[in-house]
Amino acid sequence: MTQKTIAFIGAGNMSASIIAGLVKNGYPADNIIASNPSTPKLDALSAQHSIKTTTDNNQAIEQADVIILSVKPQMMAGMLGDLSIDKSIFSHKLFISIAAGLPVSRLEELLVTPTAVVRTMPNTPSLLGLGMTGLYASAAVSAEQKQVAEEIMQAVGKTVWVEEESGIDKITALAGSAPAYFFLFMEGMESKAIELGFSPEAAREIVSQVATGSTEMVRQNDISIAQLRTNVTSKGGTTAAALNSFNDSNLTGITAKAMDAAIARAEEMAKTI
Ligand SMILES: NC(=O)C1=CN([C@@H]2O[C@H](COP(=O)(O)OP(=O)(O)OC[C@H]3O[C@@H](n4cnc5c(N)ncnc54)[C@H](O)[C@@H]3O)[C@@H](O)[C@H]2O)C=CC1
Ligand SMILES: O=C(O)[C@@H]1CCC=N1
Repeated sequence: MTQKTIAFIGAGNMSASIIAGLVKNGYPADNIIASNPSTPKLDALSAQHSIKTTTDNNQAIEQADVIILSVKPQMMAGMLGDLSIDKSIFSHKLFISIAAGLPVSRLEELLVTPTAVVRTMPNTPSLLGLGMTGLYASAAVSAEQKQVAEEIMQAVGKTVWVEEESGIDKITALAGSAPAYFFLFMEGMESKAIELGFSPEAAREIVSQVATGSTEMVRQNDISIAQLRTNVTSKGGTTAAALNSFNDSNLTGITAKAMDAAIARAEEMAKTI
C-alpha cells in the first residue's frame, strides 16, 4: 500500500474513525497528520495513535501528498478561503473530500488551482476496519491517484466506485448515514428491553449480540436476506406477529422514504454550499 503522507483537515468524528482504522491496519503514524483549530481532539489523536498534529491547516497541507478534507460541508469554503499557502502547490497533491453534498465542481472552484479531487463518502465503522466508502473521481484524477484514494479507503473497509457523481449522494443514504439507522433501531429495542425489566447493561448486550449474530448470518451465507427472515418466521408464531406489526406501519416504505430524504438533503446542500 501507498506510504504517502496524509493530512486530515478537520479532526472530528469521521477523521478519528479513518485515522484509527488506518493505524490499526499498519499505516505508519508518522505519515499521518491531523489539523484542527482546537487542541483537545488533536491531543486525543496524538495520545491514541502517535500521529502528528497541528492547528495550522497550511502546515498540514504543505507536508502532505494526500489531503483529506474532513470539515463540515458548510465550513469548507471558509476553511479553504482562509488558507494562506501558495495554492499552486495543490496541483502536485491529491485532495480527497469526505464532505456530504459538496460537489467536485464546487471544490475545484474553492481550490482555485487545477487540482485532482476524489469525492468520497465513508462511514464511521471505518474505525473498526468495517467501513463502506463510495468514491467518485472527476476526469482530472489519474489512474494512479484513483488507486491511492482506493488504497487509503480500503485500509478502513470496503470501497465502491461510482461512475456518476450523483452516485455519491446515493451511497450517502445507503452507507454514510446508514449506521445511524441501525443505531436508531437498536436504541428502540434497547429502550423496550429496559421497559420490560432488563438492566441497561443486559439490554445493550442482548441487542448487540442479536445485531452481530444477524449481520454475521448475512455475511457468512449466500442465502438471501429475505430467506433468512423467513427462516425465523414460524407460521402463526411470534415473529410473524412482530413482522405483521412492522408491515402494518410500512417499515419498508418508511426506510425507502428515509433514504430518499437523505439523498434530497445531499442535493439541497449541493445548492447552498
Ligand atoms: N460523521 C459521519 O458519520 C460522516 C461524516 N462525513 C463528513 O465528514 C465531515 C466531517 O464530519 P464529522 O467528522 O462528523 O464532523 P465533526 O464536527 O466531528 O468534525 C469536523 C472537525 O472540523 C474541525 N474544523 C472546523 N473548522 C475547521 C477549520 N477551519 N480547519 C480545520 N478543522 C476545522 C472541527 O473543529 C471538528 O473537529 C463532514 O463533511 C461530513 O459530511 C462523511 C461520512 C460520514
Ligand atoms: O449526516 C451527515 O450529513 C454526514 C454524512 C453522512 C453521515 N454523516
